[in-house]
Amino acid sequence: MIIADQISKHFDGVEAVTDVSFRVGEGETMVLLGTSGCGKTTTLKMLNRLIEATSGRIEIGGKNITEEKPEILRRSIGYVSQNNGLFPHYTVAENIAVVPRLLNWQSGHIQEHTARWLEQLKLPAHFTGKYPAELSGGQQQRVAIARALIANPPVLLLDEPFGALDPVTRTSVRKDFAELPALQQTTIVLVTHDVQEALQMGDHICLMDKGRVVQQGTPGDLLLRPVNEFVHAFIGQQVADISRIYERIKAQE
Ligand SMILES: Nc1ncnc2c1ncn2[C@@H]1O[C@H](COP(=O)(O)OP(=O)(O)OP(=O)(O)O)[C@@H](O)[C@H]1O
Repeated sequence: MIIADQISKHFDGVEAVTDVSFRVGEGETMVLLGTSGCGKTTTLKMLNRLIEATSGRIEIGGKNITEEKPEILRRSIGYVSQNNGLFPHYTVAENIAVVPRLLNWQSGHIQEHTARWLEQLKLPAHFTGKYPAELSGGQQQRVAIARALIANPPVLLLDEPFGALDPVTRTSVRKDFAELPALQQTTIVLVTHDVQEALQMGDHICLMDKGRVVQQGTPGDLLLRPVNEFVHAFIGQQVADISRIYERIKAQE
């Protein structure tokens, strides 16, 4: 369980995040949704203390996160950053082994788990010796997901993990990700600006604007019971655009 209680972050006078509160239950996926610059990444990074909150309280697994050293906290929180965050001078195997090494796993154990994760994420076994630059964007993203999940963290933070991919690759990486058996017990916070992704993947969605949560609830709440015109427009726009295009093409055929 993750509890964020009135968390705020101010950068030299810029109010990036103001009084954001939410709860993510065990095994649930919570989506932080909103336009560019609304404070999603800042909110996410406060959860693993890559950014320290200016005020408010965050609990993960019943513990106040400020009571733990950031580097220890991060061992139990998988994280996939916006640009995948792979180390360019590490091979795929070395990238995936970062957290297992910190946890002092034996090398045979690391190799066994790496092979299993490559298979689950549909990557060829011989990729272990390749460097990130030798992989496509979609393959790099799969490696970043394997790296975040190999030590079986109870919590996973994902910052636009599929954002840089073309629509076809995005759909396939997202589908393979969603079907991973290990995710059933993982508590996930996912950042996206894509309404369809939020509606598909979120048990719970926080729609943000200018650093604040405008509405939070289930996909059905936001889609069918928007609290104001902003929510209605943000959620409804993409759905309406697709319907309009569909109707136009149908009329032309
Ligand atoms: N280190 C920083 N110093 C100053 N301002 C910052 C810093 N990091 C973020 N901000 C500001 O805080 C606000 C929120 O940024 P944030 O990256 O959280 O938004 P976002 O919703 O994740 O956007 P995107 O989808 O473009 O990544 C922005 O106005 C941004 O310019």
